[in-house]
Amino acid sequence: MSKQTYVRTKPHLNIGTMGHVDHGKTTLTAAITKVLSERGSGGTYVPFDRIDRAPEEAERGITINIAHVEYETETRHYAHVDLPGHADFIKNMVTGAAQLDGAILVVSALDGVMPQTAEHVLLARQVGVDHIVVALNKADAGDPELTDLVELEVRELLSAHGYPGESTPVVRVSGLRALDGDPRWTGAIEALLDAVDFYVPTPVRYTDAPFLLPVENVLTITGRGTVVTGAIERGTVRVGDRVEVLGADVATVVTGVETFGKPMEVAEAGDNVALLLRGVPRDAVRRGHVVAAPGSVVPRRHFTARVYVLSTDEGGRRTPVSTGYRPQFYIRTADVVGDVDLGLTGVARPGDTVTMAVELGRALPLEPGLGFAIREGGRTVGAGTVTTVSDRP
Ligand SMILES: Nc1nc2c(ncn2[C@@H]2O[C@H](COP(=O)(O)OP(=O)(O)OP(=O)(O)O)[C@@H](O)[C@H]2O)c(=O)[nH]1
Ligand SMILES: [Mg+2]
Repeated sequence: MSKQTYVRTKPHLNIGTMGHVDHGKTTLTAAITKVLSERGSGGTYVPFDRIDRAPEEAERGITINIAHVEYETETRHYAHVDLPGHADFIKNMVTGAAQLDGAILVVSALDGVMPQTAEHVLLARQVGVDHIVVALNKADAGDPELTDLVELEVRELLSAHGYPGESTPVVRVSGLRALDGDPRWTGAIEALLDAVDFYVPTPVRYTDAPFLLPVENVLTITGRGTVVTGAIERGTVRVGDRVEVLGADVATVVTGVETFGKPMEVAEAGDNVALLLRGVPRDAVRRGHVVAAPGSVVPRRHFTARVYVLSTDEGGRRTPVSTGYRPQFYIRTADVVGDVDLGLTGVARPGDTVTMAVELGRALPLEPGLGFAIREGGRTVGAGTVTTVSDRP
């Protein structure tokens, strides 16, 4: 039996849940799929243990990997990534966030803004998530007056990071009670989805540009070959197209294009896809590599950037950095070590915004305006934007 082809009837958007560990992102994700499947507008219910399905996730009760689910509202088709909140898995969070058109920031009404609430907002801003809707979760258990304070606190946090905190939709929800089918709380999920539908605009998609897909994940389908997944940054792709995998340095042909298990005739910028690549060994390709139209981009190692060095209060360093500093750079889905050059006397203190030259350990497709995060020893220490790219090798 051949699988049903994906029919594009509505604009497609990539959104996701982010926020501090245990604030209820996975529960809310399950609740959204349940409410929508019962409403019949599209998508199937994905229970909690189908989202956090790795044994270690079930055992520890936390999300480690990025999980994708699919659903539809009246007006849109969504791919939704459920991101991990635990500080140890920020690496997976940044990769997932790099593909989002908008995000649902989940904040527990009981706990308020916590360290990874703030870190996720900062990282989202940096990797180009332009629109955030807030879900004040666990509102079933929270005192309404305290919840008002949490709401103020979240709005301030958003404003501090350049989001319009005053006008951001904030919806009080209970993922847990909505899963139980309590009408008050399923109604709140509907209100949250309406807010996402209205507040997050459909982005301009660069479908006319040469194809480019940052690889988020690599899998093997027994008997068929190596599959890469991710959201298409620009251009289109169809079966038979020649592509190159930058990072793996292989040229190949796309032999399958699917979204959520459904074959696609043509996938375009914004779509969350799985591409089957002919004759590429599984271990040749990794997260962070880029699949692109042949010859369309030249990966580079040298660039200059404006970088904000996080203050100590924001979880950043205690001491300044100077030339010779070698942190990890998180660019699209890649993390690559880089040498920082601040000039001979240059020093950047926590809280400073500086211009730096960077030499990456591995070449990547770079362009002015590209945002990135800088991390070191498991914490985020800086946030930057590429200003110029050097053409030296
Ligand atoms: N009272 C109440 N508890 C909730 C609600 N949503 C989630 N919880 C509980 O909060 C705990 C954490 O929920 P998760 O959905 O795993 O949280 P998470 O944000 O996905 O956690 P990580 O992915 O590990 O960061 C669980 O015990 C849930 O049952 C809610 O709306 N109300
Ligand atoms: Mg989770």
